Amino acid sequence: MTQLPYRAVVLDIEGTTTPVTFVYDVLFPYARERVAAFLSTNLEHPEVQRDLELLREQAQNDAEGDFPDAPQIPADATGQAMVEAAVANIHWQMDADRKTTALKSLQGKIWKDGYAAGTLVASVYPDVFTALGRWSELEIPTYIYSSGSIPAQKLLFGHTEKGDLRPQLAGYFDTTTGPKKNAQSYLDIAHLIHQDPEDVVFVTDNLDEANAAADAGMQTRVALRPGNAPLPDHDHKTLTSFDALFED
Ligand SMILES: CSCCC(=O)C(=O)COP(=O)(O)O
Ligand SMILES: [Mg+2]
Repeated sequence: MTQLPYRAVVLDIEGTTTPVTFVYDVLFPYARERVAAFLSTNLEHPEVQRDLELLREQAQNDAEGDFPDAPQIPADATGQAMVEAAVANIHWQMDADRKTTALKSLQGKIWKDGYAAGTLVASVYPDVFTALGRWSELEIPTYIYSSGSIPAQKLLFGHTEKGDLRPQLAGYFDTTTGPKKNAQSYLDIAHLIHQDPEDVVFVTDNLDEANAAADAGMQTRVALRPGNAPLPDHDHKTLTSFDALFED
């Protein structure tokens, strides 16, 4: 059996398993265009109410912190007033490409219908598809850690151009475990998957995330994919294809 220098794999999505163009040109516009109608239809749903409460808290924290202009959601807003306030905040967050738990949770709910109808079909790099199969054969568990909510991650990998890839994934983590730029999140993930951080390789396109994972003791690879933002000099190993993860 091939001996690889890691026992488990943790993968970022955007810019790593999946082209940034799919996220920015397909998923985000889909959610943006439909958020008002989605909220109007589902306003009273308990899960939507929970997201809106989270959104209101986020907006308050933003206004008291680094974003004094963050659109607010008045505590007494109901009906159409609530929808309009929430949409203004969501559009503002999307313009700033925020990765907040509240925004990501709502986006995931909006994408659900698109995947179900076949309007959304997720793009995953061919070498990712191949690697997932090889790791399954080698019994190396593979996890996702993305800012996208866990339900959104499951939708994406459940509806790819190559079919349902979820059977090849061992689990999912999002920002409810912790921010992706904090080393503690990677320590927590290692603990939750019963691995020493040194035995885990984390692959991402984001240098701050790679630094946080390395600070936690994980092995790292920085994905260089077409369309990814250029990076300053760094000490992480890089890859242009997941094939490299079988060559170490
Ligand atoms: C499955 S969620 C779609 C992508 C997304 O919303 C996002 O924010 C991606 O962030 P990542 O941490 O995967 O770079
Ligand atoms: Mg990414």
